[in-house]
Formats: sequence, structure tokens, C-alpha cells
Amino acid sequence: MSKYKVVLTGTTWPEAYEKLLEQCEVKVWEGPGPLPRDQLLDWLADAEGLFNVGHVKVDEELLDAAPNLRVIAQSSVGYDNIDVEACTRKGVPFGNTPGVLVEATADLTFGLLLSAARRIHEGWELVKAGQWRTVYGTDLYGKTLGVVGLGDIGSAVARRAKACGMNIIYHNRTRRPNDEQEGATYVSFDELLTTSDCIVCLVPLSNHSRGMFSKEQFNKMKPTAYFVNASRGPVVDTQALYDALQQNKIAYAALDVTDPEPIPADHPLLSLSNILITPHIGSATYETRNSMANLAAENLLAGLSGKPLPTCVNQSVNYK
Ligand SMILES: NC(=O)C1=CN([C@@H]2O[C@H](COP(=O)(O)OP(=O)(O)OC[C@H]3O[C@@H](n4cnc5c(N)ncnc54)[C@H](O)[C@@H]3O)[C@@H](O)[C@H]2O)C=CC1
Ligand SMILES: O=C(O)C(=O)CO
Repeated sequence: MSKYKVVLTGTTWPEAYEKLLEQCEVKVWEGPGPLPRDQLLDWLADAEGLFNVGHVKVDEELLDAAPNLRVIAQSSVGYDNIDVEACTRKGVPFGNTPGVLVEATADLTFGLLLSAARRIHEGWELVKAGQWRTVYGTDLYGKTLGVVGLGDIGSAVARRAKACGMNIIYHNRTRRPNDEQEGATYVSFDELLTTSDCIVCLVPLSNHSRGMFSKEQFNKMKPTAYFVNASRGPVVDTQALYDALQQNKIAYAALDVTDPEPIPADHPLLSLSNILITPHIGSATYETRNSMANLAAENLLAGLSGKPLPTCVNQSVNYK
């Protein structure tokens, strides 16, 4: 039987790659740097499957350059880089990787909050500089955590925070009865902003959420507030965040995602003392990234063989 023609926008994990090689003839971009757009479009001319390792933009242009494309699989749960409506219109199922990365991302997100609150990273820098002195932070115990975007990951963060004695409030597009049974309280966005001691953002990037944290929102927060963003950088107005931190409108920010991303070393945010930034590593554990790649490979191989994708975003084209 002839092998399926598949394009990988970058290298993936060995276990998943071996699974693909069993059934696919692959073109994989191994660098240096990101896959050039013209090279990708050229490779897609006869491709039946696209395995999107990063967040390469999938739009009309790309879909028109890939007339034989039967499935797109992405090794991430967020898919703001994918024009899902266009994929659906062209009958191309798209699979992401929900679920498998929840605990790892929740660990990192809560770890950012804890490190910011207790200045763990600052203490380590001082020790390395030969300065053994106390660095004061703030308790999490008894404080109010406001989660904006209480979905799979947000709920896992809330579980961690509850175990640390925090009170949980949330604002969401959908109510979460199970989380409310566990003690979370639904509030308006404004009430969350004005009453939270710590705020964690875990919403998908969309036309609704883009820029949802801007000057108006930071001005409503407590001057003692800790702000954590592990969703997508453009959910936050970066200039507004810089101003809020620089003018002490909020106490501290901890980000795993930025806008722009990667953030340049000379960016003004990096000159501030009340911020901590990690390079989009929420799901970056060996176990989790391997699981994500395996699930993406399952999605791709299912689509190539005309079977429903295990985790398909546009279900209307998942069952042809
Ligand atoms: N930093 C990292 O490495 C990672 C970041 N992420 C980001 O986290 C996001 C959330 O992932 P999951 O929890 O798996 O998704 P999810 O779909 O389970 O939860 C998202 C929640 O946000 C809510 N929501 C959507 N728009 C909203 C808005 N405008 N205002 C308030 N709530 C809103 C939804 O109702 C939903 O409950 C992903 O879309 C991705 O952007 C995900 C994994 C890793
Ligand atoms: O899964 C996602 O959406 C990420 O950001 C990377 O894990």
C-alpha cells in the first residue's frame, strides 16, 4: 500500500515520529529557524496531511495551496493560529491536543504564582550574587484567587490553589457547576478584578479575549494584586501591563506567554523588578510533550485513513 504524503512543520517526539513513518512519507522541516512560508506552501502541493508542530498559521492561502489535504493535526490545545471556519468549509478536519497537557500546564501556572508571591527566583539570584538576605513576599493562604478562563487548565490551577488554602472565584463564558461544588464562586469580570488578590488568566485567544486585560482592567485591580498570564500573549495589552507595573497599579506579574513572543531581550518589560517571565513552557515536560505528540499523530493517522479524529475541533467534518 502506498504511504500517505505528510508535511511536518518541525521535528516531533521520536515515539510519534515512528508511528507516522509506519504509514507516511514525510517532509519534515529540521531548521535552522522556522519553516519558510514559501517552502511550506511548496511542500503542501501534494500533501494529504499536515502535522503542525508549532503554531504555524493555517489560513485560506495555505489551504488553497494544499488541494489534496485531508487532515490537519496540531500538537497543542490552543488553536488561535488555525482558521477553523476555512478548514470546515474545505472539509478538512483539524485535531488539537486537549486534556493531555492540563496538569503540566497547571503546575507551571501555579508555580509562576508561587514563585512571584514568595520571590523564589529573586532569592536564588541573590544567593548566586553572594547576598544571603531575606526577600519578603506575600502569603497565598487565605487570599482570593480569581481565575479568568476556568476550563480544564484553570480548574486544575484552582485545585492547587484550594489545596493551599486560597478562596476561588472565577469569571468564564460558561458556568462550571462541578467547580462550584468544589467551592469556586462565579463573579462578574469587574468583581473579579476588584476583589482578587491574585488573578490567573487561562482563556483561549479569540476576538472576544484579545486585549481583555488592558489599562481599564489593570486600574481596577488592587495595588497589591499579582497577575499571571499563561494563556496567550495578545490577551494582554503589553503597554498597559508595563504601565501598571511601572506605576505600581499592581504589585507583580508572572507571564508564560507574551506579546510579542518571543519577547526581545531589550523589551521594557524586562527592565522592571516586579515581573517574572518564562518562555512559553507551560506544557514543556518530557512526559506531556510526548503525550501531545502521540495524540496529534493519532489525529493525523485517523484523518488520513478516513476515520474520525480522537480530538477533532470541527466535528461537522469529522464524520464524513
Ligand atoms: N502556556 C502554555 O504553555 C499553554 C497555554 N494554553 C492556553 O490555555 C488556554 C486554555 O486551555 P484549556 O484550559 O485547555 O481550554 P478550555 O477550553 O478547557 O478552557 C478555556 C475556558 O475559557 C473560557 N473562556 C473563553 N473565552 C473567555 C472569555 N473571553 N472570558 C472568560 N472566559 C472565557 C471558556 O468558557 C473555557 O471554560 C488554551 O486555549 C491556550 O491558549 C494551553 C496549554 C499550554
Ligand atoms: O497547548 C498549547 O496551547 C500551548 O500553548 C503549548 O502547549
